[in-house]
Amino acid sequence: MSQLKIAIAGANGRMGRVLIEAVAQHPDTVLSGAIEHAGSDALGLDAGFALGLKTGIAISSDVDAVLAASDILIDFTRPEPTLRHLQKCAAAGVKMIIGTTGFDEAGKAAIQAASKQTAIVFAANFSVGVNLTFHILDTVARVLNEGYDIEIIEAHHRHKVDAPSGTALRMGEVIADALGRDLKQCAVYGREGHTGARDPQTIGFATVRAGDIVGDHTALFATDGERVEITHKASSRMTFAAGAVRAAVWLRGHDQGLFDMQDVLGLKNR
Ligand SMILES: NC(=O)C1=CN([C@@H]2O[C@H](COP(=O)(O)OP(=O)(O)OC[C@H]3O[C@@H](n4cnc5c(N)ncnc54)[C@H](OP(=O)(O)O)[C@@H]3O)[C@@H](O)[C@H]2O)C=CC1
Ligand SMILES: O=C(O)C1=N[C@H](C(=O)O)C[C@H](O)C1
Repeated sequence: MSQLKIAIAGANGRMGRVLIEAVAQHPDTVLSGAIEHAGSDALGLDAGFALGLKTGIAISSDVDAVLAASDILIDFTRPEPTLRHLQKCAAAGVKMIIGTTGFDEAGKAAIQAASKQTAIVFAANFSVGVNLTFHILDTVARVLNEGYDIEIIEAHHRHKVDAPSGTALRMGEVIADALGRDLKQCAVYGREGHTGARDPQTIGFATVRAGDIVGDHTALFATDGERVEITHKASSRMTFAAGAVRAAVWLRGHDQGLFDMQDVLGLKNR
């Protein structure tokens, strides 16, 4: 089988650089393009420049040309560019791995709609460990379904622009679904001042932004006399990048449809 031609959007970003390394390391994939915005200082540089790698691919803002040479686009940027790339990928039949977080409901609906034209894996977190954590949380929430206060605590580096993290929100959705609650109705995002006593039906979120923390997530279930804490800590962005490349290779078997990392790992219905 020929190598899968993968382009990276946000090629000079924290994730973009590691994704370029992950594509170079995988035996079944080859870098076919590297996209940055038209104002980026990195335009024209070799996509491997930050890694000391020579890929032979120059960073470009010509999205159409990059897509014409690619089977799949891996996009870890911001919601607005990702949604622009999504429309182009859907029109060109280029598959997509979307790792960007912070979409609003309209953005998520656009991703769902585009998946009728092309195949997409969309996940707030591509690490195997976090996806196993989602799976475990479903079981934990079903067992601790009464009398436990549920809080989700996340910590990330000082540059992160969205809060709570996509992973924290997904943890909240998994727990709310398991308990038959609607996260939109029961989420509490931070507390200040005279808050009153805790409403037992709520799921609380707390956010830390500091230093170079790659990504820590804890789901806390607390009652009188005990508490259960399920924690995942990422110490390298390669865990996300390797997962995204694994998802791209997995997507070879699909021409349309919207999938997540649970599909890729075979964790659904287990
Ligand atoms: N799903 C997952 O597993 C993970 C998801 N993420 C998510 O990935 C996203 C990116 O994170 P991170 O790499 O830390 O962020 P960065 O800010 O480091 O990277 C984003 C990159 O995208 C570039 N960019 C901005 N606009 C465009 C555009 N129009 N076209 C192409 N590139 C563009 C930025 O350029 P410039 O800096 O010049 O603006 C930057 O190089 C975030 O949403 C984050 O939450 C992160 C880690 C794991
Ligand atoms: O911005 C980040 O860095 C990360 N973002 C993702 C999220 O919002 O959940 C995943 C990971 O935690 C790192």
